[in-house]
Amino acid sequence: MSRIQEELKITLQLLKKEWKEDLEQYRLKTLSASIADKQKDGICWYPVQVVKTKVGLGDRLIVEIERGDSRLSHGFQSGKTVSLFSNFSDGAPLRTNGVVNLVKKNTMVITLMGHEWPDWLQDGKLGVDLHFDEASYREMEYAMQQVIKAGAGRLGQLRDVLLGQEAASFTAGLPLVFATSHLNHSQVEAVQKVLAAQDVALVHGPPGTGKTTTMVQAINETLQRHPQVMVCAPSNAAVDLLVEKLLAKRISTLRIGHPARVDDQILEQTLDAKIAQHSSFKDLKKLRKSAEEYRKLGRKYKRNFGAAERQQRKQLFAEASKVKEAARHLEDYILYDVFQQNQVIATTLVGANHTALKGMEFPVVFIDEAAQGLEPATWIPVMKAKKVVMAGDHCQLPPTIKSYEASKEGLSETLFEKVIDRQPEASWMLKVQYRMPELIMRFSSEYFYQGQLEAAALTDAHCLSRAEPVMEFIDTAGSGFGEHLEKDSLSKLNAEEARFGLGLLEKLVERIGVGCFQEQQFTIGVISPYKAQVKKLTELMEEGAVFEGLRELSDVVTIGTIDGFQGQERDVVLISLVRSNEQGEIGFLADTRRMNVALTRAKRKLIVIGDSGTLSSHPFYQQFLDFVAENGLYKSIYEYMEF
Ligand SMILES: Nc1ncnc2c1ncn2[C@@H]1O[C@H](COP(=O)(O)OP(=O)(O)OP(=O)(O)O)[C@@H](O)[C@H]1O
Repeated sequence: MSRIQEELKITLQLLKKEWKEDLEQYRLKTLSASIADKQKDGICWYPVQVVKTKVGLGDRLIVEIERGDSRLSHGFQSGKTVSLFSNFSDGAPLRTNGVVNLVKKNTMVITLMGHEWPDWLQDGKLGVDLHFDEASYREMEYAMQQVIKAGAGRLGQLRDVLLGQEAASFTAGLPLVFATSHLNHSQVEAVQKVLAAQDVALVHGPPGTGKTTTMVQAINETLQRHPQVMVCAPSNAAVDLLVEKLLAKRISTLRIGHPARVDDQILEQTLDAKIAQHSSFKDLKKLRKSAEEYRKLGRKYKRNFGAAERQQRKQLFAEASKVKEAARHLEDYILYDVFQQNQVIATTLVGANHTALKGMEFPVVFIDEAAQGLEPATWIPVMKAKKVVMAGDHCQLPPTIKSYEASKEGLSETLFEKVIDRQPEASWMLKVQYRMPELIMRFSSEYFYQGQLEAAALTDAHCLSRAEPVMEFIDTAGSGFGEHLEKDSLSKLNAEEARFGLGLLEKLVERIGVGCFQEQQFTIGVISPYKAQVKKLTELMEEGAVFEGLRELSDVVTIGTIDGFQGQERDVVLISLVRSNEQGEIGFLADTRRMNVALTRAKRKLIVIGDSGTLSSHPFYQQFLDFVAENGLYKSIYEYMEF
């Protein structure tokens, strides 16, 4: 076994450690816990009532439930796997699994996994549990095993190149690129690098340098040479963002993934939607219905019946099987046709092994935000690739790892980082950023990129109005705004800071004018490291009688975690840092890469709210505070006390 195979075996062991830890944490919360305990832990809603049921895209069954007590906080989020259960009958609860589409304060919309409504749905005593999702771990484990044992085939060759055992090869001479007038010179060179690579190319793009823009162009160019490619990213949000950009370029894209995990804007691109829109779908539905009718007729015969009835029943069942078989063939044809009609197949890393993709190979697999993907997850799409192109930035958010040990022993190192280190000639760094004015960029550039980032000239004009400062830090020290621990989720929140932040935005909207925001299509992002704070901000926006101006703009206001904002940008960004305590504890704010993401999302105005007394205990934040003071960006909360 080669050195790199040994290395991969260690990575597989670390993955198993992470799996175990994740499962253990889940078990700790659920094992032998009563429903009341699980409710307190935020992993169960009980009792719930069915408010609405409907059949959605791809004939998926969708149920909306409502809970009575909306005071308890919880960890349900769209995209999570859940189990809907009924305690109506004696014995173990009856269960069916589903995926959460949407959660509001006391309602939740769930798409069920099965294709038949559970008979017990109307029986009452219903509840919903958060489920441990082992499928992703299984996919990662399988991929690692395949990569370890790969022989002389393409996977084995790619493994050896990606992990630095073999040299990466490139075609001689610079490939011709078309229609790149909107790219700068360095971005064009990155596209050329991608096209010239035989095995792997890597685009390292600090924030706003057009890494995604360059990837989209590289995909476009590749599609002049190949009919179809695969495009992946670690998170659903990042895949959706890419799909939006591909669609804007009129590149036909098929989004593989559960519709409940896909953004509404691109639901039309999902496999479910494309199957439903296919010209033969009506015939497929008719065939399925007729098979079901034959089966129902056959089932009507009771136990005691004679030979003639037996014969008839046999015939009905045989007919049902025949029609079902025809439906299966038609389904295969529709699937084949849908795949043929799309130039790009887009999915998350883990989704790359979706059953609909079985046996498929792609001349090029593109992976965006690759620095956020666990190594075992990144190998999943690589198994389907002849060549791999990755884009990312290891100074932004790393993959989330629950096991401290696994992380320390090496699982935190991504495949992206390994390729940057081991195949430096395959990577290309972009240095000119187009998102934000130089002032917003400066701290991130100096701290994370040795001052190498440049702001494109056009960013000088990025502001809301000439009078409006592009960056502000508002110090809440001394205000008495204190952080709280949300007991159930163990997440932190700072309600006064949330209220103050929204009030500040409300004033900003008043100053600039709702009309101006609408006319210029300015967007607003309100972000925080903590989920509990995001929930608080959302509640305040939805429920309060205040913040009218903001509510008028609610279509363009997004509230989310910093992690969920990676890769995105807004005209105005407000960061609520939450932490405010005497001990100077800053928790996971200490992962400065999260702050690098947060500080680099704004195009025209960035407002950071935090408590300097708490933050200054960490050298990174001390440097940030020095930066804001030196550049005249510091304001104390006392200047706003009329709020
Ligand atoms: N050559 C260019 N000319 C003008 N604008 C550009 C150019 N390249 C990118 N942009 C713009 O810069 C902004 C950032 O681009 P993009 O989102 O592709 O950056 P990114 O590197 O992926 O950012 P992040 O690291 O934050 O995900 C976008 O608004 C994009 O349209």
